[in-house]
Amino acid sequence: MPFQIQQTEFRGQPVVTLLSGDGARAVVSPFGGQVLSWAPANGLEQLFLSDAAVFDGKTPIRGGIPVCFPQFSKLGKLPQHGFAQDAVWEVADSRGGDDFALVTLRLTDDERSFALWPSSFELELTVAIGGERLDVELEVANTGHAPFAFTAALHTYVLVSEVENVRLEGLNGHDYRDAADNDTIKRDTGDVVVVDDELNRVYHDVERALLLRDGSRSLGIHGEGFPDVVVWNPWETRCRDFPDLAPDAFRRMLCVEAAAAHGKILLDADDTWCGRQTLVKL
Ligand SMILES: O=P(O)(O)OC[C@H]1O[C@H](O)[C@H](O)[C@@H](O)[C@@H]1O
Repeated sequence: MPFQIQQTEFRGQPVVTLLSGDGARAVVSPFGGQVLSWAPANGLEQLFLSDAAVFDGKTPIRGGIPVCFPQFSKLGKLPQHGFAQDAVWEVADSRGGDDFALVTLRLTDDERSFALWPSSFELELTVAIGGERLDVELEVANTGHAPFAFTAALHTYVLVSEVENVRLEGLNGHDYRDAADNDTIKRDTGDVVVVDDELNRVYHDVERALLLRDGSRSLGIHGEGFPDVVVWNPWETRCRDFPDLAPDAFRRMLCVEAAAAHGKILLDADDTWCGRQTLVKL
């Protein structure tokens, strides 16, 4: 089967669809620079996208892999998660072959970003699929004359069959900031992370690959460049606060995010930083 890359529409908005020669599929939205869908070769959808997500080209899209930049969450004065998730990125490159397909999106500073954050930058987000694997890489270039600092995340919404049955392995022994408990710093001492309440944790300095088990399905999740991992589920209690999530949507999602959130990344003029998250269907 030849690879296919098409610019088309999804829920009325422009998207790029990727199909690799070996049958992996993804949908990527220039609005937000956001992966909306990914299915490995011969496999099922792996990302949660809310049925109630708003596709108006203005509102951040609930689900897939939003990009948080230059601020993660409320860690600063910018709007929550910064301005990349509701900016329109340009399609800079796309390529494919027998066993891969990729697209690179680009976002540069403009009047709107400058008003919020007076720095010159260029972001490149490369989404590559093939076989059982998805790689999402965020490159940040400082194109200005002064250093800048940022926090960031690839805010991945993993689709799960029932969140209470999910087991997330690999975080044992790590410290985390518990944003669901007054930002208290705690140490994870359990063998696995289980979701049976609101969870909002920033795990510090995670080098290991994680394993998400959901019944017979397993997903490997690995970050490079991003030092931290955020695990988020709003549970029933907070799910009601989100107009773009159905009341029971928390059962079908678990965010496992590659993040730089514990400390800021400092980037000198003319320097480049790169972070990546890889998902592998096992
Ligand atoms: O509603 P959003 O702005 O997309 O944020 C959704 C969530 O993102 C992160 O995971 C944060 O840790 C949470 O505190 C936040 O609620």
